[in-house]
Amino acid sequence: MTSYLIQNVALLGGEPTDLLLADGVVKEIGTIAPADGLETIDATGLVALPGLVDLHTHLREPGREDAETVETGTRAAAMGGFTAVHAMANTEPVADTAGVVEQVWRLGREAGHCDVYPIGAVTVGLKGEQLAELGAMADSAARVRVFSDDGKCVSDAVLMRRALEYVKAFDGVIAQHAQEPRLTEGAQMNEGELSGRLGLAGWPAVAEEAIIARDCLLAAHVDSRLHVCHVSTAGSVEIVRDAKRKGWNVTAEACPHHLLLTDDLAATYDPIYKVNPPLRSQADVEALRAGLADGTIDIVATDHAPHPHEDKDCEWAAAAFGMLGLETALSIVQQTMVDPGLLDWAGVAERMSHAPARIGRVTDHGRPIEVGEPANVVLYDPSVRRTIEASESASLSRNTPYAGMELPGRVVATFLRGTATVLDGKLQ
Ligand SMILES: NC(=O)N[C@@H](CC(=O)O)C(=O)O
Ligand SMILES: [Zn+2]
Ligand SMILES: [Zn+2]
Repeated sequence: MTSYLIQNVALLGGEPTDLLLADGVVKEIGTIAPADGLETIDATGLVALPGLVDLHTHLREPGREDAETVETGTRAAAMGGFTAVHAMANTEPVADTAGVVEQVWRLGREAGHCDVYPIGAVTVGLKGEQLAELGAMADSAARVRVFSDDGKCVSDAVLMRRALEYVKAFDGVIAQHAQEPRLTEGAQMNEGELSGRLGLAGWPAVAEEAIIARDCLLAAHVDSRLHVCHVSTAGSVEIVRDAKRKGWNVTAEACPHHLLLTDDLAATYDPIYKVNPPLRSQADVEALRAGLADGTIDIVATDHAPHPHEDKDCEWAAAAFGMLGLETALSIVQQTMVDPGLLDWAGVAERMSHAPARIGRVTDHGRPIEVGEPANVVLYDPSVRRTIEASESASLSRNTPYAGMELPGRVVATFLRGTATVLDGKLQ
């Protein structure tokens, strides 16, 4: 196993120092002399962060291997600086049994680009009718702690209550896709003046906020853990802020695209901008950024949602919801949060590594870069700018809304337990 001497790196953006990664762990931090047998990396100008952890990735395997596989999705993750991803349950078959979650977990181990933590479905077949085998998934080799019907909302209040009660037994969490189904029938984009003008059915903020408010109350009532997926509105941020103020066990995520893009892009009628929940207004974007800065929103999660071109290259109403996110997440967080001074690099490490690992109850990722800790590290160059090319993605799909855009920063290297999964910006 190669040992790496990383010289002159800004640990969490601090003063330059050297890092020695050997035997899978951080061996030494400080001024370290080069030695035989050490692979030396000049990291002048680079920032070292703990390997990123995504709490919300769609890997599409099993069932939609034409969109993504565990192999290709974890390649994209490594390229984005991630050392662990949580794989959403809306596969075919749905990850609602110990058998399916163990299969995904095993595929992740075989791929080896980053660790894969399967998310279990809350209800059988994501149908919202009957609880899935949550306990069996928790006890399986995959040790599932996060449960979600993502793509669908657990809209039945009684089922949601039971799920919240059930996961307490193994310290699990319910990650809710907050979308009141009756209020969003046929919904295509953010409800507002523009949706009326474009003739696209509106997805109102209240459909998200009503479910989040209900679920916060339910989580408090049964004293369980709720995580809110892809918060997209200013009102949702307010509700989560209020729940936290009351001391309730509620965490929330924001996605890079909701931190950067707004609903006026729908005027292009290009379904590359079609996503669930939809892109919202500039005021919502500002509220999400403020919420992420003050800790109301705990984490950034990508909601990486690959789709093959036939599901995206069609008219808006017929197109699938979702966009790629793994390879561009850190750049967008730099652009929207770090460069404007809303977050420093330690804040980014908290929201993209430490906190997502804590929420997912993952113990060997999201740890501080300290001597003796697993060498899960990303080296990032915030000083370069790059133009995004869809064709260069490691994902099997091409549905990035950032194609042609210039974004700051580049992942130079990713280390998973001391092994480089990315080096010089290239997959290993
Ligand atoms: N976000 C999306 O627009 N799509 C996701 C489902 C989801 O996250 O709700 C997908 O699975 O494609
Ligand atoms: Zn969702
Ligand atoms: Zn999702």
